[in-house]
Amino acid sequence: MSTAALTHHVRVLASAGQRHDEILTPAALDFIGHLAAAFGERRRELLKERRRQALRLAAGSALDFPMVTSAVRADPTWQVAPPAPGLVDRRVEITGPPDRRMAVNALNSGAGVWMADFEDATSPTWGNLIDGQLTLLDAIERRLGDHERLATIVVRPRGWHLDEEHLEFEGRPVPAALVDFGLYFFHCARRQIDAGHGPYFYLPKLENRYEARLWNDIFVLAQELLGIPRGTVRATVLIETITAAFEMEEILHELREHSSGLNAGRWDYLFSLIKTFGHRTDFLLPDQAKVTMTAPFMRAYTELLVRTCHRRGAHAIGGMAAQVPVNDPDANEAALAKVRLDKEREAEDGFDGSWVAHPALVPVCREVFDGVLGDRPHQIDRTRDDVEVTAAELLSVRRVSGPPTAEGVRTNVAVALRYFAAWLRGQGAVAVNGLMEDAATAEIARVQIWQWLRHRVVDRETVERVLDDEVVALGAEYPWAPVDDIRALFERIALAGELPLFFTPDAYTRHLVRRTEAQA
Ligand SMILES: CC(=O)SCCNC(=O)CCNC(=O)[C@H](O)C(C)(C)COP(=O)(O)OP(=O)(O)OC[C@H]1O[C@@H](n2cnc3c(N)ncnc32)[C@H](O)[C@@H]1OP(=O)(O)O
Ligand SMILES: O=CC(=O)O
Ligand SMILES: [Mg+2]
Repeated sequence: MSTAALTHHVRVLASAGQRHDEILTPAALDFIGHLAAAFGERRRELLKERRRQALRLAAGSALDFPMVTSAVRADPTWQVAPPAPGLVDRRVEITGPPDRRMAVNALNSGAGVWMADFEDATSPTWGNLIDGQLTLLDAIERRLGDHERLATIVVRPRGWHLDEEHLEFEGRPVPAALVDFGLYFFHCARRQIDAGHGPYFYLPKLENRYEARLWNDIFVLAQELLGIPRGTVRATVLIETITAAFEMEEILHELREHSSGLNAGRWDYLFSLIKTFGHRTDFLLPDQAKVTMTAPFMRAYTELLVRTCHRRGAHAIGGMAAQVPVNDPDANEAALAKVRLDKEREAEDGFDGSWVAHPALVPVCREVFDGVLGDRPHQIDRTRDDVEVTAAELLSVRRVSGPPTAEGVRTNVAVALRYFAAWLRGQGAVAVNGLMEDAATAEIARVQIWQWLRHRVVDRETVERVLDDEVVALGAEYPWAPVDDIRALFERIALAGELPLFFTPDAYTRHLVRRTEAQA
């Protein structure tokens, strides 16, 4: 795109940081403007549809595999695009924010893929976002220093629910997903192709096939605008909402010329399930620690995911075990054993690879998948025809339901507060008591409190008392933390009568946005 053709003016409402001009070029901003002009209205409509669907389900509407797309599911002939270069063998994928130091560590970790995350693991301060784009550019240009760039880079933009308040197009904030996708695509798509890979993405928090169609149309236009052959993009969709679990085939079908499979985003999935059905007593869940991947409804979800992917020639990628390394040798061994068990179950179920949250977990994941895959790059040929999953099985929460313990209440409050403290400070993933916490796990913590209060299995006085204690503990542990803001945030998103859909838009707008006058 030549500068002479710039027609879509995007205003930058943030102070210029070091090297930001390399990312926020007039042509890159015009590209984002193009995407916002073409897709902004559709995205707004889809967000309204999310709300309508939430209301329908809250009013008792049944959730089932859609009738209107039964022909897509029944048609055995269609397949997704073949695996792209760098995405054939995905047995170990490491995830993390696109922070420079972590990028170097991830790229050198021995994992085949690095998922550079602008979603669950990133606190979306303006600095983090643009520095993250610079990190990606420098990684591809081999300017990060000490790294050999062994892992394939796959970028996860933010979800559809978020706006980017520092960029404005036609008087509105630009959808955050278009910013993260668009800047990376503009600067790095061609470079990635020249380096033998391509512009690859993970797509978070989709709720239905229409959102997948929107992404596919974005890819088509983006490729066209930059003269990149159609079908070069690859996208792996996270199945991490309960409604998307009923449209796995349709999501693959919509994206089929750009699809690189599905991932079982277990943490957001659990969050979505509670959020969607939190008002129903038969969906009352016990302490989060008791809801494991072997719960029947979670197994139904992962089994269906593997079957769906393999039937369509797509990779099925496993999710994140919560444990990260700790200093105590015995506890560390126990944590590694839990991660191993989790990966063994996934590999045996047919997953083609899985996620790890820390470089020290790469060897265990590799060893487990090596044991099942051997020299084969994946096991897509294991079609899992033995699997049949019904709507009732996906929703069979009742079989693990039960009230929380006092410890469960305290843990959720403590985790949420600690995570919010980190997030408000610009860190989107933290280890708390040896477990990885990010936006998805923090969402679980706060919706559980909301659900337990709603069903009166915990009373408000108890939660308030725990909150008092934990706020004091937080202040003692992190003297820098704005404890009043953190408490107020917790109260708004966990104790309100009506459950806010996500905590991030609220916290972002109140605490992370630093708008300035538009730059010339
Ligand atoms: C639900 C989901 O969406 S899961 C996916 C999203 N979540 C994530 O991606 C979380 C990724 N993991 C992380 O961010 C981190 O591992 C944390 C925050 C949980 C723990 O990080 P730390 O407290 O720094 O761990 P620790 O001190 O053990 O780190 C040791 C080294 O490994 C590096 N490291 C840790 N995790 C990662 C990672 N995921 N990628 C790259 N490097 C990493 C650290 O940067 C540090 O490097 P250094 O010695 O060069 O400074
Ligand atoms: O993004 C992954 C998840 O588990 O949530
Ligand atoms: Mg997630």
